[in-house]
Amino acid sequence: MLFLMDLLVMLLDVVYFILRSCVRIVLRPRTKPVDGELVLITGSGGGLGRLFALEFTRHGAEVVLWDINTKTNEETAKLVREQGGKAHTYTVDVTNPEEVYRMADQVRQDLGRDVSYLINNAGVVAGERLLDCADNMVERTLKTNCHALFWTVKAFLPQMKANNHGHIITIASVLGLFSTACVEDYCASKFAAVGFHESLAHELLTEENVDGVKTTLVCPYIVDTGMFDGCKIREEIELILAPLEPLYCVQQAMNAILIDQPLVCIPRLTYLPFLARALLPWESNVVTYRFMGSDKCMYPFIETMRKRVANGAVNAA
Ligand SMILES: NC(=O)C1=CN([C@@H]2O[C@H](COP(=O)(O)OP(=O)(O)OC[C@H]3O[C@@H](n4cnc5c(N)ncnc54)[C@H](OP(=O)(O)O)[C@@H]3O)[C@@H](O)[C@H]2O)C=CC1
Ligand SMILES: CC1=C(/C=C/C(C)=C/C=C/C(C)=C/C=O)C(C)(C)CCC1
Repeated sequence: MLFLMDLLVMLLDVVYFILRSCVRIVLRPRTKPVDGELVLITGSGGGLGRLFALEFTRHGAEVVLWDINTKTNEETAKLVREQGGKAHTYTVDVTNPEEVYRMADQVRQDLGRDVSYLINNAGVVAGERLLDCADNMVERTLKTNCHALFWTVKAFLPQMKANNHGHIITIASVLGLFSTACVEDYCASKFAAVGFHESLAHELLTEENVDGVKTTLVCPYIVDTGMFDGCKIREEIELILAPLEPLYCVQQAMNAILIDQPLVCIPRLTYLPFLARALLPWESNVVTYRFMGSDKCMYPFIETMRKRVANGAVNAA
């Protein structure tokens, strides 16, 4: 009897949450304030990380900027300060656990308070086909996009739990939900990031007295930051699925964060290939990939990366 009651309650809950999600697409819930919060962003020296810093500043938060590149990180801090915000920069390689723990202690010591928002944004891609890719480049992708999440969360979650207040945001990718050819290192690392994030979210939901610690998984499609320059699908399909403007992407992610949304795919259309991967036979997905030009979409990207390496614009190893 108890089982049947539980089953009924669960089914009603399932229907309630489906309806609530549909209603929320039209009627956006009220956003939570972040003024005065301490927001730590990894990979803040450029691209989305820099824009997150500026958006959180616009909402009144104080930002802690972690990047491996001191110069570009200082430039982000300058932009934040020009907006009237408070920024604190640290040069950190997030792939090194000792460095992450040491710098987390340093932040606490310097600022005298706890980080309440952690944006795990730092990310890299090898940009080479598997058989041409140096082992250390594969390792770099996995360490940056996946292992680093363990180190930063271990460094900041204990205080969030103790305060029953915090928010952990993982910038993953649609390539953590479905894959394509020639980005094995990246897809493996982003699928792992999604797995890590979801397991953490479940863990927090099973624990007592930590309902104030929220999680948001952000999965964007191609964003025009330069990271995936050259990546291209069939032109006709690109008309409805163009690469995202970085600011649009960050604003959509911010909306999700500020309403405590657990997952956001940007744009919404990319929920479809995610569903197709789960529901359709493998071969059906293969033929849609071919039709949409998404089977070879990374070929021109890899060419672009090769040219950059040849010009000395990026390091091959
Ligand atoms: N651009 C895209 O199409 C998409 C990107 N994403 C994800 O969004 C996130 C941001 O990407 P995007 O802004 O485009 O990338 P960028 O390359 O523009 O920015 C990434 C930043 O992270 C820094 N970084 C790299 N390695 C480390 C490290 N070990 N420790 C600390 N900082 C590091 C980089 O420094 P440096 O420049 O010196 O290497 C850079 O400043 C990434 O996780 C990416 O995977 C998701 C979907 C699509
Ligand atoms: C595979 C695939 C597609 C193309 C996806 C691409 C090109 C994603 C690129 C994502 C990037 C660069 C993410 C970075 O983190 C479509 C056309 C959506 C639909 C069919 C399946």
